Amino acid sequence: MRQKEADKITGKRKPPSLSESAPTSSTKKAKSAIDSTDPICTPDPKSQIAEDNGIVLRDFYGPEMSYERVFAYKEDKLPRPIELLDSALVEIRSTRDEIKVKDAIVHWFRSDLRVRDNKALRLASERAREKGALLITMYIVSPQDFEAHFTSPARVDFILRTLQELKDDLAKLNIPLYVETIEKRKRIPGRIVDLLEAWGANHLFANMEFEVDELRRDESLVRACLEKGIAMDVLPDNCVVHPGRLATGTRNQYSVYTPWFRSWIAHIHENPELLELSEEPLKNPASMRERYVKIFDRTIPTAPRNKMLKDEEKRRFQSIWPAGEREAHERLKIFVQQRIGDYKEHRNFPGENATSSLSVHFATGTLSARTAVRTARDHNRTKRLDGGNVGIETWISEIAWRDFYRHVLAHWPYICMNKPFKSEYALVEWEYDQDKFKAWCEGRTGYPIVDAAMRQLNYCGWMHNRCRMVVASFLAKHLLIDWRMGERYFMEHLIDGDFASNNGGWGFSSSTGVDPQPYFRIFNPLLQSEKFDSEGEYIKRWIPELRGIEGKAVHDPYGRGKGAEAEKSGYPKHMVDHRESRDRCLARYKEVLGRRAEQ
Ligand SMILES: Cc1cc2nc3c(=O)[nH]c(=O)nc-3n(C[C@H](O)[C@H](O)[C@H](O)COP(=O)(O)OP(=O)(O)OC[C@H]3O[C@@H](n4cnc5c(N)ncnc54)[C@H](O)[C@@H]3O)c2cc1C
Repeated sequence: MRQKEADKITGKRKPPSLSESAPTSSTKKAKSAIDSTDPICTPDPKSQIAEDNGIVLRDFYGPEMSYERVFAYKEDKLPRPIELLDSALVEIRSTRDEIKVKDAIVHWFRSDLRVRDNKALRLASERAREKGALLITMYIVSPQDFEAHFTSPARVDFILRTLQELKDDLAKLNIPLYVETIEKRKRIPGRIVDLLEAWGANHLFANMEFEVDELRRDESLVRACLEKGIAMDVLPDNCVVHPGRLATGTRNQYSVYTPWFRSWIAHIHENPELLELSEEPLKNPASMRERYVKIFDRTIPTAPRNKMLKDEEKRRFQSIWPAGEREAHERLKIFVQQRIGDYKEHRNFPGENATSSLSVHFATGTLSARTAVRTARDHNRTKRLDGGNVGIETWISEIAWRDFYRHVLAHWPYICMNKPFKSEYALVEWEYDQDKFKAWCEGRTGYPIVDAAMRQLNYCGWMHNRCRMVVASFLAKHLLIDWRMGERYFMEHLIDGDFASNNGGWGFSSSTGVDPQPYFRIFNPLLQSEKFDSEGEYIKRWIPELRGIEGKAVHDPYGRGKGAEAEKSGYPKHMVDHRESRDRCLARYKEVLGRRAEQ
């Protein structure tokens, strides 16, 4: 059953009936994916102008972080949010350690919604056992944070479903999970302190998150807690290798993946304890249930109004993406047993079910990256991460990308504030054409591979990695639309939306981020389509209008003699010509980047 659901997303192995997997209505009937009055389509009126080495930078986005700060971070003149949190934790350590444990210890779940291999949860539980205290856990639903991070309704729904599973699993260990919605996010720190006081707790544990808002929140909370006599500890758990641990020979942060990856592997080999998994939390005494009955009895709240799904969508996402950590482990097990060996060979073909579909679990924390790497490695014949079965080796290197983008985010925090990694890209004259953007969002560009991918995203909340690169390149290069509009649209629709990986992927595909290809590359959608979906299976699964088109014409019906059929079924012509767009893009990027924009 589970495998069948996974297959619905990409599945060649067990192709679902097409009516089951994709919307059958034509795009003409398709509901508008975006509201044309949505502010996303218009640049922020508070545009910024700044000067870098005599170059004037103009940026429509991001009044939140000035270029002065961007340059200061680049030049190491300003402490980064992660450094400020680390310093706060060091500063308070001695005072914190003197605080005597009272009745309870609290673990605050954020993007680590699991019982297994959760460092802060386990430590909180050990401390509670050692001091004869009880373990309480909590999760705060913050509609304003969801809004600020453009969290998709599908992702919010997944989180809430996961919380229900988590609550049930914890209850078996007599550990209560308290979940509360707090409308105004600035009230969160105060409310947490109040809750701890009400529960007779003065120790709080959490795992670290790397987005700027989250690091700042934790830094101020660590200090605010101490003033109230509460000891807060924030642990490194989210990555296999914590950001800041790897540096180039000149003690700088790597901005290129390949040498970073070599260093990541070497660091893990030198520190094998990084792959040791934490045990589950210890059971609370049964008396806990009477004492904290109100917490045990609390229900999981419904989604905030701004993030609610319609009933049909709810059913659909539930069936495609069952929630919870057991599901994550089940998927991991099946993937490692059945598909990981062929991963390298098949991972780029969107019509096949060759990847793990585990990203939603990494993003929600129902599975730790450590557990995934450890499980894959244990399945290999070597105990090294860079050898043995090539499928396993390649999959581990993909999980490493997740770590890499977190390291980048922690070191260059301005990418969290709508600033391109490379400032000169703020100079590109981006376009903000609402009709073109809408056509891209709705899968009506006339390029079948692009349209199939966007419709997969709109229907499933997920898109194959190869297609993410193709559609991102198409938006930023063929249409020259500001890549941040695409980045945001992805976050608003992905069930696995994860700031660091999404920003990294958009930066990579639009060449505005770290580690671009050695040459400037504009994906040719037709070649990508023919190479990675040669029989057009993926295209036909997502574009009902093209199901009747035979042979290679499916990649370009109007250019290959099937225009009449495509037109009859309502499939549009190319919205832009590939060669013209390519030349236009090269010229536009070259204006600001000089020779480097030549292919
Ligand atoms: C424009 C763009 C946007 C993206 N947005 C996101 C996002 O919001 N959330 C997200 O989790 N991934 C994102 N990715 C990365 C990648 O597309 C997905 O992680 C992957 O498709 C998820 O499918 P899977 O779990 O089957 O991956 P698998 O191929 O099975 O890989 C295993 C895991 O490795 C990690 N991984 C794989 N590829 C990448 C990558 N390129 N970058 C970072 N991590 C990677 C993911 O955690 C993934 O689950 C984006 C990529 C691009 C090009």
